[in-house]
Amino acid sequence: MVGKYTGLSDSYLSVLKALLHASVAMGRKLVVEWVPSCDLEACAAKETPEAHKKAWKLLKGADGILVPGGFGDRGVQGKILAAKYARENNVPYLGICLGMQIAVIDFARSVMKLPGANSTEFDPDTTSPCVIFMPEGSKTHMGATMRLGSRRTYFNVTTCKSAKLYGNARFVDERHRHRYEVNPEMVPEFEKAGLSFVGKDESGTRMEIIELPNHKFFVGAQFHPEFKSRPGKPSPLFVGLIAASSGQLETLLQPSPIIVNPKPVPKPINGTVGPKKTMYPNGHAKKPLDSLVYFANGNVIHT
Ligand SMILES: NC(=O)CC[C@H](N)C(=O)O
Repeated sequence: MVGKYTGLSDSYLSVLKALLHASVAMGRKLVVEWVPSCDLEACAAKETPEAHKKAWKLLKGADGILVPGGFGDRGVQGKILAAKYARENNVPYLGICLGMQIAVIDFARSVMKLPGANSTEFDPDTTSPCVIFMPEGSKTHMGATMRLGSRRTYFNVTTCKSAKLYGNARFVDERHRHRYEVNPEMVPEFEKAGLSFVGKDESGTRMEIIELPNHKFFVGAQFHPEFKSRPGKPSPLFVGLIAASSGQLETLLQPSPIIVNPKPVPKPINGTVGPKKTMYPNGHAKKPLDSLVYFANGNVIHT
């Protein structure tokens, strides 16, 4: 976990709980190492060399990297370096809110060769504003500009990892808490360079989920999936991170070959002997649609 308030695990309580719910679901013991993002930065190599060395050792030893949400520019450069490390080394990465925004900044700087790329939250005069202020209400009004609460995300790529993790849902409702967003005008450039925007809002202008298709698991969400995670009902994106970090993602995303009752039920003879009642794993005795395919993540699709 790469963050600013790493001395205070309470600040990241819901993220921690979501990691735990997902680890239980995947049958793995969770070990969280806290990496203060400031310590990853180049200036720390001179000012606090021991802390810098320790932070990079922890980051490089991690099976998966998570950058949670945050505000303000302290430690942002370190978070960008963590996302870059995960991207370049095929280490599973989940970026939440700011964690998605900084992954986009790294991609613009490193892959698209836009060294000045930044969020206008951190550099209002940036030459490549890849993350910009996009309030839902007025742009000039000072209060209540935060995009808050439940909003809908539509998947536009059904083959992506996150859509599969959400059980091939067409859309998901997740909770938001932010002001800045990926600049929609730069999206075609990003897509051309290989970053996929697999989930968007209903207008198609607010980028909700990013993925790197050729990476083991590199996912960023503008929303906060941790808020809806519960014991026994883990957040799908956290399950994805834990599964990828423990080498179980491929199996998890593989549709299992269990096809329930693909053949029609025989007709009763004389009305006396009825067809054998078939019970389905969902507990229903009714005939389902043509067939049901069960995924290892517990989701079901009708085919
Ligand atoms: N919750 C967050 O991570 C917020 C991210 C960023 N500071 C924004 O306002 O958009």
